[in-house]
Amino acid sequence: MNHSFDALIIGAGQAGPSLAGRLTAAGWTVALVERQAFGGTCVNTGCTPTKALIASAKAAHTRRQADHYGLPPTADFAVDLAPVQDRKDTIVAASRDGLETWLTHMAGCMVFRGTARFLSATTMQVGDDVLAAPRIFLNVGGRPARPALPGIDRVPHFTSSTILALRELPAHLVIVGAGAVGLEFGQLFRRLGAQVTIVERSPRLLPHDDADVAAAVHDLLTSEGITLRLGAECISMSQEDGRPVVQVSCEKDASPARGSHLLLAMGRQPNTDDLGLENAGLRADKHGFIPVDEQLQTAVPGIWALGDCNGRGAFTHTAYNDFEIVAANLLDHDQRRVSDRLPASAIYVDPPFAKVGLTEDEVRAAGTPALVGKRPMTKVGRAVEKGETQGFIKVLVHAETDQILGASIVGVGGDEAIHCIVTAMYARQTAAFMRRNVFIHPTVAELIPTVFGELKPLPTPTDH
Ligand SMILES: Cc1cc2nc3c(=O)[nH]c(=O)nc-3n(C[C@H](O)[C@H](O)[C@H](O)COP(=O)(O)OP(=O)(O)OC[C@H]3O[C@@H](n4cnc5c(N)ncnc54)[C@H](O)[C@@H]3O)c2cc1C
Ligand SMILES: NC(=O)c1ccc[n+]([C@@H]2O[C@H](COP(=O)([O-])OP(=O)(O)OC[C@H]3O[C@@H](n4cnc5c(N)ncnc54)[C@H](O)[C@@H]3O)[C@@H](O)[C@H]2O)c1
Repeated sequence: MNHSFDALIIGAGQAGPSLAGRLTAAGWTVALVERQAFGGTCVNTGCTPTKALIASAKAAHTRRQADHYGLPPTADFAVDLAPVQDRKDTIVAASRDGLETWLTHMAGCMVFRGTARFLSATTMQVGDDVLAAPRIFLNVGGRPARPALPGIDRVPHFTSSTILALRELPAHLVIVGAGAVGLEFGQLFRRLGAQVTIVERSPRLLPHDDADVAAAVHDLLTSEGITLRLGAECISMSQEDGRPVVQVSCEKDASPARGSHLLLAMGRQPNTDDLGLENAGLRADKHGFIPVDEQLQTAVPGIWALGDCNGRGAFTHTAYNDFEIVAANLLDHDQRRVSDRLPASAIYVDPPFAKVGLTEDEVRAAGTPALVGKRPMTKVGRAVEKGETQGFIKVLVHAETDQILGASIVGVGGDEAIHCIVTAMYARQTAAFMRRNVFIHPTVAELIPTVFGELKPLPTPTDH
């Protein structure tokens, strides 16, 4: 059947639904197409389920630490993964169902279920339906990548999506990849009671972050009994007695990582390969991303790409901001741009690692004269009181203009506390401004003005 609309939105992830809300409120007719679950990755297989599982893992960890808090020591206990997964599934379902109800009842919006594929720059096929519109918004996201590593096809493995259905705790989970997915799943499964080995090809964790951040996260994970096999330059996979074996070294005699289950966590690839981009005159780049300009328009007028599929962000907040940029330009005469956005993100190991702006290495590479302030969490009262003193707060400031360049917090509450620096950076504020803030006691954030008062010249690498 043929249908015409003012706009097509492909994908009900982190940008599409909100865009449907704004466009229909402005009187547009919209078709929204989703082939899997409403809410996309974040709600169904990403942020929401992992943070729910991480909360259960934290509870298990705290329970084991009872005696550290002056409480009677807890006898060793085994975690039954099934109710932990049930809790997570309840949280996910509430979010997904709420979104689905909103979209299916949205006046002016018609929801189609299926895979959308371009027939031309203004028409897309979804099953037996042909949808036409002068404007098309792609919010198709991505899926776990499967690099062509030797043996990968022959060894049963989980991805970040499929492991969410596991009902029994693995005895020993081997994870390949130490990015956000590998680190978050690694710590949470360890805390739930599994042995965990993480295999990573880089010689250190978090190669795009500063060495002190990587060292703090490294210590955090190894102190909980996680085995890290870094610098794995020859990763290949095989099976022995039905159990996964991951070769980490090119040396034949080197000991491989052995476990009971295998999780692959080696990045994501955009869902752009089955969109029929060529029928619309579009081309993805070599990574599969759809190139866009500052306002998220593709090379073909009338087609936009938002969220993970455009390669300009890899987070829920960046996908949502893409919606804001498109809506502002189309409906509000407000020329918001991608480059207005500061890089900011958190990895939810516990305690978390949050960052904004530039790293120390990036500041050095740019040759910017800079000052650094740093305070260990052992000198943050709130962290001491909570018994969680791993990590530090670090801020970077331009030595001449006093502008804030960036910050990293590894430590309890860091994922929230970072936002006072994020806000100050959006306001283009200075270290002098930060020093005059009076924050609430006792919080982790209250030490941030203090750190801005303890600035020293950024050491060159040879000073270390
Ligand atoms: C394990 C994990 C944990 C994460 N944790 C965090 C976190 O804590 N914080 C954070 O900011 N980010 C996190 N992320 C990243 C975050 O989930 C993504 O950046 C975000 O979901 C991207 O949103 P999106 O709208 O671009 O795409 P998606 O959420 O992936 O949505 C795309 C939608 O499009 C649909 N679709 C695709 N192709 C078609 C088609 N041809 N026709 C119809 N429908 C189609 C898909 O089914 C999907 O529903 C995590 C990711 C993972 C994997
Ligand atoms: N807290 C968060 O915001 C959060 C949490 C989870 C995931 N995510 C997002 O989800 C996406 C996927 O996360 P991820 O951890 O899978 O990806 P990633 O890109 O962060 O890390 C992938 C890891 O796999 C390794 N790797 C990649 N290709 C390889 C190969 N061919 N051989 C050997 N090793 C290889 C890399 O060295 C890297 O350490 C990221 O964009 C991430 O930002 C975000």
